[in-house]
Amino acid sequence: MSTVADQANPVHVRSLRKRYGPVNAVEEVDLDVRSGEVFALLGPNGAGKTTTVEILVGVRRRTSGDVRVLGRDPAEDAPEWRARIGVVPQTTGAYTDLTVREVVEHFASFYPAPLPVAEVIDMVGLGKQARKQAQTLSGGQARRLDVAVGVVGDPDLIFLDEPTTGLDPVARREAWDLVRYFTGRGKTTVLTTHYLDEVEALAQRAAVIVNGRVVESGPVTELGGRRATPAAVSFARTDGLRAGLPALPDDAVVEEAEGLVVVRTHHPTEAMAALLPWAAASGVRELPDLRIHRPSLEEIYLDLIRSNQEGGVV
Ligand SMILES: Nc1ncnc2c1ncn2[C@@H]1O[C@H](COP(=O)(O)OP(=O)(O)OP(=O)(O)O)[C@@H](O)[C@H]1O
Repeated sequence: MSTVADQANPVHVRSLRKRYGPVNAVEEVDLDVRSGEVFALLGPNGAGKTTTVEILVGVRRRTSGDVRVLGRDPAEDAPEWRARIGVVPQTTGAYTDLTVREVVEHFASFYPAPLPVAEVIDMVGLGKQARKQAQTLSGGQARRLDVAVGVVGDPDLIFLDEPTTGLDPVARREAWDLVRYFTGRGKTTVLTTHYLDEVEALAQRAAVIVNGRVVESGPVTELGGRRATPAAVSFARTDGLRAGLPALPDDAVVEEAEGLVVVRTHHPTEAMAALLPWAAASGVRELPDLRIHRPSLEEIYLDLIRSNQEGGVV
């Protein structure tokens, strides 16, 4: 059920479906992207992310469902609505013999209040290439130009479809800074990506799409029951350690196999506070292979995909 507050969100989607002939690319997608956040769309190849984004930005028609983007139905494609939306599509633009500066100036001219062209070119790290013909840029540089073109209109809502694919690590960080720059100006970002470090660095909330359906959505810190998953404190048994274990937190579950002790608990600090004096009292100054492990977003994500995709390829 959607509330009035949900409908006021920059992106509001209910029961979205898209068929390409016999292919159900999008089966059932509900989304709410809140104002000012970075919202990540995750999912394996072919899950339906790009199709969803294309419908949200008005370049593809949906089969059915309720879609509101900045309060309008994207299918109307109203010019004043389009001017408030920035898009960096998945595929790099085919640029002609114009220079980088000319390309960005050209796109800036479509918008009522664009950002200063030179600033945008600098922000995406193409300052040195501003006079270069766009078609001679490297793949990563062309991707930066895509980002410049997508943001030069100073949009309220930005859709970035795999914006950092093909970028070197430095350029990726620069792209992240650009997203943060827009977030700092109160703008909203929808980010499609396969990089989970990018999600952790930038996004507040995310949805995971598998086979055209949202299988999980919510705060990035809570995806897949992440917050509810216990930490694992582990170490290798070594000579000298007293038999048994000290008193551990009430919720602790202990597994011991092949000399490795694993204590699963929501209170790893308490567990450590018990284990360290116990080891010291045994005369063991270093517990071998001592680790505290919390599941990473990547582990959570892979579990989610596996449990929702029988026999599929991640
Ligand atoms: N124009 C089209 N005609 C027919 N089928 C299509 C078309 N575009 C996409 N599809 C199919 O729809 C499904 C969803 O594709 P989509 O590109 O939306 O996935 P995606 O999640 O963006 O994947 P990726 O992560 O690889 O970009 C796939 O099965 C794809 O083959």
